Amino acid sequence: MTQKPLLTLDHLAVRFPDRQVFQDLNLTLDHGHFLSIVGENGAGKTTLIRTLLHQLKPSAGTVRFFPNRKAIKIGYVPQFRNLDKEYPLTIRDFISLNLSGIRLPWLSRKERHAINQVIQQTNLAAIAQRPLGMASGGEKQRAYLAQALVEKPNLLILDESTASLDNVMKYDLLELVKKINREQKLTVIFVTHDLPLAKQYADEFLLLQRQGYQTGPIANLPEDALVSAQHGGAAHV
Ligand SMILES: Nc1ncnc2c1ncn2[C@@H]1O[C@H](COP(=O)(O)OP(=O)(O)OP(=O)(O)O)[C@@H](O)[C@H]1O
Repeated sequence: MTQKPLLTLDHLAVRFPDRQVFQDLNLTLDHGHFLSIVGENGAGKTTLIRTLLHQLKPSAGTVRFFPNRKAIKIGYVPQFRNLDKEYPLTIRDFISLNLSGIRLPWLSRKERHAINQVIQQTNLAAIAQRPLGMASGGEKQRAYLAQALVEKPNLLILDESTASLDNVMKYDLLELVKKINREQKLTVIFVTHDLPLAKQYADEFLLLQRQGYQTGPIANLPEDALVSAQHGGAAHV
């Protein structure tokens, strides 16, 4: 028996009063795959992610998770959060925010274990007691990643999470994500403008364009994806 995919988009469309962002978007994302969503500014990447997170209602078509949306836990890592240097929570406490108070006002032994595990996994053990506000950009991104991972998601969404990082830090972060993707078969969606990064780490791509989209194995992502002439309709390359 073949396994169902993690999610499918079927003839998906989102429109705002003054703009059709995308339409007739079809995509299948299998468990354990690493999908990169690329596209120029305004192409609709954030809109698509917000639709997956059920923050936006499609104007047509469907987003289907299997077996159902409730069964799929999504971990979300944003590009940045407005944290100033005075932000008082330690990295460890920040990671635990996603767990504390869910069942009890204090952390259970199992939850503490999950936090310790994720701190190790994201190489934050040495600085876990440091205030998050004092952490470097790369450390902050690892803390956001750890916070997203601590609930053991089935799907991890990285929304331009490398955009504010220098070259070394962004490859470090993606190495870590790829390792987790491989070892735990965690499905990943990585939204980025960085084509070399997408090419190095993703299995497949979705290129959103002003009119239409392209999708396929990452090796087929056009080199000039973000500067190419806009095509109409869907193309599977
Ligand atoms: N809530 C909204 N109401 C009206 N228009 C919106 C809304 N959100 C986004 N848009 C418009 O939809 C289009 C797609 O925006 P979106 O933010 O999804 O693009 P993006 O690919 O994520 O861009 P970027 O790379 O700049 O982040 C843009 O023209 C944007 O102005």
